[in-house]
Amino acid sequence: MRGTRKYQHVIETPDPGKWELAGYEESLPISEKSNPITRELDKSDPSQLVQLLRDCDAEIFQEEDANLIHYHRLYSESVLQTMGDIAKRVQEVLKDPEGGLVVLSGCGTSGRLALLLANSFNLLLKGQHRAPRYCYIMSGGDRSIVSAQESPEDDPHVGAQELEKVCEGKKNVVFVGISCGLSAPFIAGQLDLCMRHLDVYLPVLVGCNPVSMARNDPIEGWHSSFRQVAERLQALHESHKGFILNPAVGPEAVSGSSRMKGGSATKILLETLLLVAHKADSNVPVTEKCLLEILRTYERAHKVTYSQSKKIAALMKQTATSLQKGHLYILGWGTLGLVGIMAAVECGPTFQADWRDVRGFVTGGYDSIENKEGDLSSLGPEFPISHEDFVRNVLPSVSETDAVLLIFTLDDELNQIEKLAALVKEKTSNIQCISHATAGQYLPNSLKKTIPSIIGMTWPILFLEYEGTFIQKFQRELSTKWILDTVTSGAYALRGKIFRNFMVDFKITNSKLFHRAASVLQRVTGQSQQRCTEVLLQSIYGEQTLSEQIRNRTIAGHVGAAASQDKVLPVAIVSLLRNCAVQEARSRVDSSASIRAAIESSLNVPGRKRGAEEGSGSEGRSR
Ligand SMILES: C[C@](O)(c1cnc(-c2ccc(S(=O)(=O)c3ccc(N)nc3)s2)c(Cl)c1)C(F)(F)F
Ligand SMILES: O=P(O)(O)OC[C@@H](O)[C@@H](O)[C@H](O)[C@@H](O)CO
Repeated sequence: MRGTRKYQHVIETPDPGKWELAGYEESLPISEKSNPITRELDKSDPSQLVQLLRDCDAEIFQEEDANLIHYHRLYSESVLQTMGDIAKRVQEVLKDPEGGLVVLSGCGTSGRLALLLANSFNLLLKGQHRAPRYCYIMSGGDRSIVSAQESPEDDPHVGAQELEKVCEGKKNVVFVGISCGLSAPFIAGQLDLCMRHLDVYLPVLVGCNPVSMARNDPIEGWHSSFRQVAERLQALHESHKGFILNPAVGPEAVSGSSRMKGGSATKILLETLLLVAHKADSNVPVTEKCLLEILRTYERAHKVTYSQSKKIAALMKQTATSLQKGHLYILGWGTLGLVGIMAAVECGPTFQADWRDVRGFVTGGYDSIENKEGDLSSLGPEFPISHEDFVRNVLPSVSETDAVLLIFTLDDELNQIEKLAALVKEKTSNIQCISHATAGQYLPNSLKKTIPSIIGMTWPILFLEYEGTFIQKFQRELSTKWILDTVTSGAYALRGKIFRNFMVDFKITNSKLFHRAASVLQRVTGQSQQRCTEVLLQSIYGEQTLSEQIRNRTIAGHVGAAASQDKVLPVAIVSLLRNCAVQEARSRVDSSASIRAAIESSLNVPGRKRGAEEGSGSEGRSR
């Protein structure tokens, strides 16, 4: 197809049976690879799903394996060294009487984590009676906290403008751009700005791919690819004028879903180095031992969290049932409420969930998340996020088909929790909770009676002075994130939204998702990249014959057309597998029990060319 050159983002489709041999997977960015552990994610039952997701999360802490293709990992010497170097520069900003600034920026999940981290460390400073020194930027603005805005990530100009706005008049800024895939144009624009003003900015890139796998397709309307920006930054590393903190953590359990391991690794990396910067601030030198001590507490958190695997599987099963006809409401106390909101919001772009399907609420609403733009409740029906909003607007219509999950610690107002639990129980018996206790704290019997199923985590007391309380807070947040990522991803897998370990039903709302859709098509159908792109466009435009005008549109143009369509990828998969028109494919998808069922039934169509990648399909359980 003419003009397909612009789609040359990844290699051609290997010949049948050659996917593994051709090194196809090796050439893919780690953040986009399919994880062998979850190859049969879509055939797993709840307890198997928890084990698979647990093992994928454990890869975050895996040491560098010298005799394999090795990329540096979380505990690698080079990563620890870079964390220490950045911590020292943050410490200088904290000491700067002129008022230095640490800016954390990201898109999607990475932006929400920027907000969470900025709040955490401003709170730490407040506890020391010091002025706030952290601020965050998220693509799409604060509305992205509650309503996923995936397209703003494609604009490098807006990224740079937002950074200039936040840093007006500042002379000493550590800028931390978070892009797990080393791929967001919004972040590339910000890093480029920093590198043009190194007298003011220290640019730091945080992600989970080696620079050699940074995204390299052209950023439309801009002068560089993300990889070119990353390579310029890499050149500054030696002179400590810029840093790249990018340990490999292994592919995501659900291919490309960087909210999961990418988000968890981001939180671990930045909380560890910023905590050490603050300790150094009180004259404790930055040492590798200090970094390791804190990193090990996150590894322990993985153990404590997944010791509850049986109950996590039960919560996943209940969630999948509730999502058939009802909703899941997540009510969290303190920052665990923000973690709940993040998990709820991410179901939209990941599984094309409706905003009503999974919703998060937090005690105190916008006051407690201290976002820049204040109370957003008036922006739309999905924006009210306080417990009062839940009781007033949602609870009256809660029924037995809905599930409610409370998330709190034993330092929260237990009588308030009990009261809310009692109100919920009048509407549905499907109420569960995740509770976090410190060794020696116990749930009151009255609460245990009110809430039958409790996932109770008990955390060892940490004797790390002041920041010890922050490590407790960080562990509980990460533990809650792991459980929610596992429960939501598992529930949607059980509902047939995942095929093998690929998301197969996401809205194509930015250029990365366009490339992901094209890649999933290649992988599932074994057809050529050219053929896959052709059918993807037919599905986006709903036409079998594509005009020259359509063919020559930019990817941004195709994304614009796709944003208003649903099921574009499933329809393209069925059309390719059955070699039928997209209209016929759409009616088949619409009449199937699930997306996965529509794909499975198309795999066995007689006389079709098969790639080695495709299972015979017969062993698959139909869902
Ligand atoms: C794993 C898989 O092969 C696959 C999925 N997604 C992709 C991609 C998704 C998004 C891209 S991309 O936006 O071009 C990109 C994104 C990040 C990055 N570092 N480099 C490139 S490639 C690829 Cl290359 C393979 C499969 F099977 F899903 F198709
Ligand atoms: O951090 P990255 O790789 O730049 O990705 C930024 C966003 O695309 C990403 O967070 C997306 O919103 C999530 O749905 C991924 O699971």
